[in-house]
Amino acid sequence: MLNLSLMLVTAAFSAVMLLVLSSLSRIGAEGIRAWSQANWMAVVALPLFAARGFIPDLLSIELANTVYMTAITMMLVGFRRHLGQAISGPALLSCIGLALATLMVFHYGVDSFHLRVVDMSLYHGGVCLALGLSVRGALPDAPQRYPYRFTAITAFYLAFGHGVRGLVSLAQAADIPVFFDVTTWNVIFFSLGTITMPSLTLGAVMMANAGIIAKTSYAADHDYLTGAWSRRAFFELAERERARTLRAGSDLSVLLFDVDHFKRINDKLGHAVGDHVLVDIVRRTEQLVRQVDYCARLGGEEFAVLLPDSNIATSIVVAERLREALDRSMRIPGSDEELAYTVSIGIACLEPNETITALLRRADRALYVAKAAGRNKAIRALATHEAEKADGAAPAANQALSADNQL
Ligand SMILES: Nc1nc2c(ncn2[C@@H]2O[C@H](COP(=O)(O)OP(=O)(O)OP(=O)(O)O)[C@@H](O)[C@H]2O)c(=O)[nH]1
Repeated sequence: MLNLSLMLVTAAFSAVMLLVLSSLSRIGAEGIRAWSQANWMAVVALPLFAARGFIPDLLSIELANTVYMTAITMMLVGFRRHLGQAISGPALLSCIGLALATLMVFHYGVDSFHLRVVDMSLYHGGVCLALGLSVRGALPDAPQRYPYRFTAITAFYLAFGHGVRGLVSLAQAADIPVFFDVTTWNVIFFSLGTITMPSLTLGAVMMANAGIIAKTSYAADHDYLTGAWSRRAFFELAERERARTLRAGSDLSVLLFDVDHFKRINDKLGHAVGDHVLVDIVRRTEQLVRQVDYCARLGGEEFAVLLPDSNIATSIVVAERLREALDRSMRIPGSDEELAYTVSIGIACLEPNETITALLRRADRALYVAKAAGRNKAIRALATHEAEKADGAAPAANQALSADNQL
């Protein structure tokens, strides 16, 4: 009676999981279809098991076990699809076929309930082990790691439980005395069997959610066209780096740069070629700067590179290297033609008590000077005290000071 209740409760659990999975399916995460099919199969199989004695054995033993084996296999298929891992349909079908043939031998040949349990425990334990190994082999970086760990550990526990269940059933089949009474074992093992699908589905839902969160936060933090950091992420990272710089008493610099005459490129060669230029800029910039530097697209054809632990002298060298690296022609995709473009760069190093907005404003002024000085130049921003002096001086002196900063 207890077993019957557990099975019906599990079928109800699977039905609830189906509702959760169907809400996720609209987002289109890989593997959801297979996970849903698995739970549908469990909903069908469990009442078949529960109807033992009321329906023919062929339905309550062979059919129920085949559907349940397919269900757990579909869970594995779902996880492997979700993780982009290969699946061999014929190999999985052969395993189900072999387990079913063995089941029939222990039903119509040697009629033994315990040996049938050994057979099914081996199958379910094997699938859980494969599932745990698949998930453990694809552990992502820290923020999304928990759902993967949860799923892998759950699968390993289930595999272990199925293994013990198989051994105990084997002992019972051989009439070796076991240390717990049969009813207790039965309750433990039935619980194990019935929590398998819901707990793995829970892991699947957690992993799918983690994937959705990772995708959404990537989209918020990165520019869709170039893959560079987005403007929003840049300001967040810059604030964090500023706080770290002030704490550590180190330096923080920024290079602000903009494509020269970009409108002409768009007008002459089309918007698509303009887009390729933007992608090319980010690719070359990321190749040139360190891993700890941040390359961001602030908007349109304006980019910034944040250089932690870099003083003005270092950032002038980096800016000049960047200007030179970008001043090389690129192949226009889909044609044999080459296209040359250049950038102008404004360089500024954080001053004590300066905000990120003020730092960028100084870099922007330097960029403006670089454009006015003929483009394809890297210009250092005036320090605040220099700018104040220049503001009070005659326009000619101001211009001369700017030209001095030209590289
Ligand atoms: N292809 C493409 N063009 C863009 C994108 N965002 C902005 N632009 C274009 O960038 C051009 C910017 O033009 P301007 O601000 O006049 O600057 P510019 O032609 O580069 O001139 P200078 O900066 O003075 O050298 C405009 O034609 C925009 O349409 C984009 O995502 N893709």
